[in-house]
Amino acid sequence: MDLVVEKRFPVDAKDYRLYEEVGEGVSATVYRALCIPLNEIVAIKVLDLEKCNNDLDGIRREVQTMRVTNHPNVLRAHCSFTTGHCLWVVMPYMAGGSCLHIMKSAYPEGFEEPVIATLLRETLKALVYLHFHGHIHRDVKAGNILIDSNGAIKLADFGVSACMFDAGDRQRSRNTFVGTPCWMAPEVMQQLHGYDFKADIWSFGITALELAHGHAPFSKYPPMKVLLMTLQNAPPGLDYERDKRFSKSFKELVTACLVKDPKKRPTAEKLMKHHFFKHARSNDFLARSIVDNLAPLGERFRMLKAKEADLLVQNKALYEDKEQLSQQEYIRGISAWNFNLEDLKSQAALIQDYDCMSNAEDPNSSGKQNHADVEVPAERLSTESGNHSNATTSQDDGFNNLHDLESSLASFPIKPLQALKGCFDVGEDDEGATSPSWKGTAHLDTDQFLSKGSLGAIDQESGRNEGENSGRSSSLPRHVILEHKKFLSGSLIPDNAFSSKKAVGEADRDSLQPKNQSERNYSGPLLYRQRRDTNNLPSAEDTSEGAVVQRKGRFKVTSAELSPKGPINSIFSPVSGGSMSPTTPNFTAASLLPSLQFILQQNTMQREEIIRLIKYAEETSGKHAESADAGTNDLLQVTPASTKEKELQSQMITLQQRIASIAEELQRQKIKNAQLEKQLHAVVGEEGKMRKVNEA
Ligand SMILES: Nc1ncnc2c1ncn2[C@@H]1O[C@H](COP(=O)(O)OP(=O)(O)OP(=O)(O)O)[C@@H](O)[C@H]1O
Repeated sequence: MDLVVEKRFPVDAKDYRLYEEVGEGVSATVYRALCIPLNEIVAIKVLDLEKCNNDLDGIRREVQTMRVTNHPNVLRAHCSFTTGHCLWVVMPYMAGGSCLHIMKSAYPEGFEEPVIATLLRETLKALVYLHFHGHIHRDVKAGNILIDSNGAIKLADFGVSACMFDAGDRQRSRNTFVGTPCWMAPEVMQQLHGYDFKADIWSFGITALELAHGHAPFSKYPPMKVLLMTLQNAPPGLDYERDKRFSKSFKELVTACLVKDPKKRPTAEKLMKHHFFKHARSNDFLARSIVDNLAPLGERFRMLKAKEADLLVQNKALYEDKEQLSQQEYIRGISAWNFNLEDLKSQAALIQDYDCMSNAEDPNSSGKQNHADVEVPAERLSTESGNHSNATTSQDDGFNNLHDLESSLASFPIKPLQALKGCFDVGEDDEGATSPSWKGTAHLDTDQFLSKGSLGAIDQESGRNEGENSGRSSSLPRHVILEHKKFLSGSLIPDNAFSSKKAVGEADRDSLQPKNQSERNYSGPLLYRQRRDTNNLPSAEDTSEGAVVQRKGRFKVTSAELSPKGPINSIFSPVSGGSMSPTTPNFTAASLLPSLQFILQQNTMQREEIIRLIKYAEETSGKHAESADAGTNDLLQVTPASTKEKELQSQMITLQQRIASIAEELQRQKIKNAQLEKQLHAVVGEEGKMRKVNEA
């Protein structure tokens, strides 16, 4: 009988010799290394636990997943251990690196179809396996598809992105929303009805486009814009004209994956049978076509880094250009974009400026994709017809024109930004209340961490910990993520979506939150990005003088286009607590009228807000009661009921206070409105009299 003896990789750093750096992610650096006792080349992912902004649970989960999976297309860790304050994850060395790196160094325009078909088929095998075992990968993209010198493909990286889908508590404890927006399914962005393994199918479709073009759709845009584009536009796809070189079956595959309604996307298993995969070839073919003539991975990685550094120098003057930053991060393959709440708010306020700035054509403009040759499922045409007008008007930059943006902002809480509340719904006050797991363990020595987080046990016995993890891990009860996150985070909507802080400029933000800056600890480029962002957004003066010209309810909208200068600003000053002076020298009835109309409109919007808040408060209390009654609710399995109840109560109180203050404000507005109307009548009367006198 043949016994397959599994190699035992040592769990001591001195048994390894680190060579050159071959990869860098948001949370880790990856080295080629030698396992001395086994005389085997490996890759070691080194995570500095002290610097790492991930919570330790997330890391633990990644390691666990990597240890327990067992499939030729899924990257499996040999072992992991801590050394000093670092966690080392030892894995097979994938000499080709990631598909993204290969494209960046040798195939900037993307791969040929047979290569794509082979890469996708192998990746899909990994997804079939993961989904079958109840895992959702959540970060499928070319940067996580690794290839070895024999052309074997492995899907990697179970780390950072998993954090964001975890139990509500942990997500709420951070002021960031972590993920990779270009690949992110709309339902994941919205988080309205939960999401499931179909989110991976969307990312798979985006990855297909990435492999075909050398970059993902919308990759040049900043995260906020990507989110809006994904939600507003029709799904991206292969274009009839531009993508002539690709077969109809490829186009169909992409179209099938990129359906906004996750229910209508095929499962990984079903997709596996797609006739497109008839174009797929062997691993050997992959090795010959895309790996064999490449420079060694370390060298390529160095060149890529140098290129990035050059870009930074060349574009120094454009540091503030977030598109540039996105592009740079994209080039590096960074996946864990930092969706900092304040950044997003600022971006939302500045989004028109982006639009004016960027007329660059997006080749993936969604409007193009429904060309005759691309078979669009009927349901897609109908369910997404609403998007199509947007998409077609925005072919140039793949985004809606100013008017569309305007209307999005006008209905701020109702349109896409509302849909993005899942991203925003992380209370600022939660920031201090850092995740218990992180706060509690960040400064423990790593042994303590290990004993708490069971990593040590994972080193020894790979499978045993799966059960331990099941309550909180990304390893889900088959294919389902419950909606509790929506519930948990939703309660913060008013804070984030309705707060006048929405209008806080970057400079204000800095002065408001000096401590936040220091608390943030994003490794490498993200930290850098934070700093640059902070430096480069407009000053408070920029936004208060001229730029911030219109308020939507309690929001400011920054656009010179939107509001006539003069009276509106003076009229609005009371809204922000200033004094209203209807007796200004230039005061005329004609100048007052638009302002009054605006106030009326504003009142209406505020009324709507209040109604929505009340509804929301009712819903929250309803769910609260339900949760308490249910007892066995999954939400409550994750955290003790009492904590949840307290949280909900405090959220309710916040909501009530907010409602009260909005109601007060509404009342104030009404009174002012009445006064203004009176004054208007008086002025009109005066003018009439004057005219008569003059005529006489
Ligand atoms: N086993 C491996 N062999 C060769 N290269 C690897 C290996 N694992 C990772 N890499 C390279 O290192 C890069 C970063 O690794 P990884 O994605 O695991 O880090 P991360 O911090 O989780 O990154 P991110 O979340 O930004 O994708 C990968 O994109 C890949 O190019």
